[in-house]
Amino acid sequence: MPTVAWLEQLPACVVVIIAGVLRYANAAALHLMEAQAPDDFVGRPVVDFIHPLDLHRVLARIRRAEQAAGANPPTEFRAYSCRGRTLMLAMSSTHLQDSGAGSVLASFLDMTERAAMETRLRETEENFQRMMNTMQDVFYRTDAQGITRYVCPAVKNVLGYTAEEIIGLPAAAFYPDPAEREALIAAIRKHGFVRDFPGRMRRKDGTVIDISISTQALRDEQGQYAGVEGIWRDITERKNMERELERLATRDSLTGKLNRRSILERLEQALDQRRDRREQPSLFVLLLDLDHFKRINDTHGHAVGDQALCQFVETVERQRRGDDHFGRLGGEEFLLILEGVDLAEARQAAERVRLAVERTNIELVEGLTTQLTVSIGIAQMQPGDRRPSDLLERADRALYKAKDLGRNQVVLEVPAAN
Ligand SMILES: Nc1nc2c(ncn2[C@@H]2O[C@H](COP(=O)(O)OP(=O)(O)OP(=O)(O)O)[C@@H](O)[C@H]2O)c(=O)[nH]1
Repeated sequence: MPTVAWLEQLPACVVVIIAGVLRYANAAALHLMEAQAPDDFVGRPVVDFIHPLDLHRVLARIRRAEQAAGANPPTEFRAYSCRGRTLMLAMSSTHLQDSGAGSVLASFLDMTERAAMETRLRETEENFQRMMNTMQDVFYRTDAQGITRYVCPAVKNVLGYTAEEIIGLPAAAFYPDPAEREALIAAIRKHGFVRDFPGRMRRKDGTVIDISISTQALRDEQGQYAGVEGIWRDITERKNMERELERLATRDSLTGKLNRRSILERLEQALDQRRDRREQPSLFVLLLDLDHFKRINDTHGHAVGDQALCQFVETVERQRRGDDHFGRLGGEEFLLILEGVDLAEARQAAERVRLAVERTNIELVEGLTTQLTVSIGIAQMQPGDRRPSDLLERADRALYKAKDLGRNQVVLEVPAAN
């Protein structure tokens, strides 16, 4: 058939189809279709080159072009080259006037590369989604303003909110203490990333969970801070275990108060803080020892004695100021540490405890109560005191005086130098 010379120079592929047979293909089309010679392609039916699954759709387009005057919109389909390679083509077709009935002019573009890229992109996206869907930890991303832009579905298990409920909200909204998020962002801005940064978040049901955050800063093309991206993990169970271990290591198992080691540690810290001060330190210890406690054990048994000890501890606890440390040294001997008070206040505090114990009905068994009394020795830290024992020895002497004086007394040990 007659051809136009410039069609041979056109980089786009052009073919003419008459009655379903390829009658013309320009050089670009022959090249794309990997024809060794024009006859490999031209003169053969179109159906030879179209993937069976797309054949119906393509033939319908060609038929429409054969009849209609207007152009067909582009359609994508799979085709075979002359060498059997699968290609993805986008074809536009129109009726070719002056070449007789059933003539179609079609041009097509090679979309194989793009299709392969789309497949790869889709696979990458599917892999990403699969990974996000199976993750137990929470992957998230915020923008420079701290607005959550992505969060994976695991957030539902961890925070109780769906990802959709969270996306678009400020990440700070889920921190019980905004200062904790500010500290996190400051660390990320400073170092570019954080690993296992401790924090807390509030769940939808209001409970607060412990989390560990590993996150890095995102930068835009100009190197400007563009938000953060990372993972946070619910570590509440681990933290609870650590807290329980800490409690077991520092608390007395019967009364739940600080054990001997911990209360002595607090005393040592209090001494350290005041060691080099010249003025009279405002630190007092009150050594508390129950009077005739053996009688309770001997009369009612050890288990009842345990209950009585716990009730005594609750009585003292009710008198204790928030800042005072209270612990069990052993047996029925306890220690109260008072800081930032003067002598008169320390005496009053001791007297308050003594009176409260005396006035409390201790229930031994159902329907049977008794009163306990406590003797208290007080000692004040002196400028030369170095170790807890310096102070405790004086408190012990005061306690013995209290016992000697008939018990249920408060005695202050005045250092020899005073
Ligand atoms: N139930 C119970 N008793 C304890 C515990 N620790 C020490 N005790 C008892 O506390 C009593 C202390 O007796 P003592 O040292 O003679 O002192 P006390 O009877 O309180 O007499 P004074 O201190 O001299 O007023 C003993 O019977 C101990 O067995 C405890 O954990 N539970």
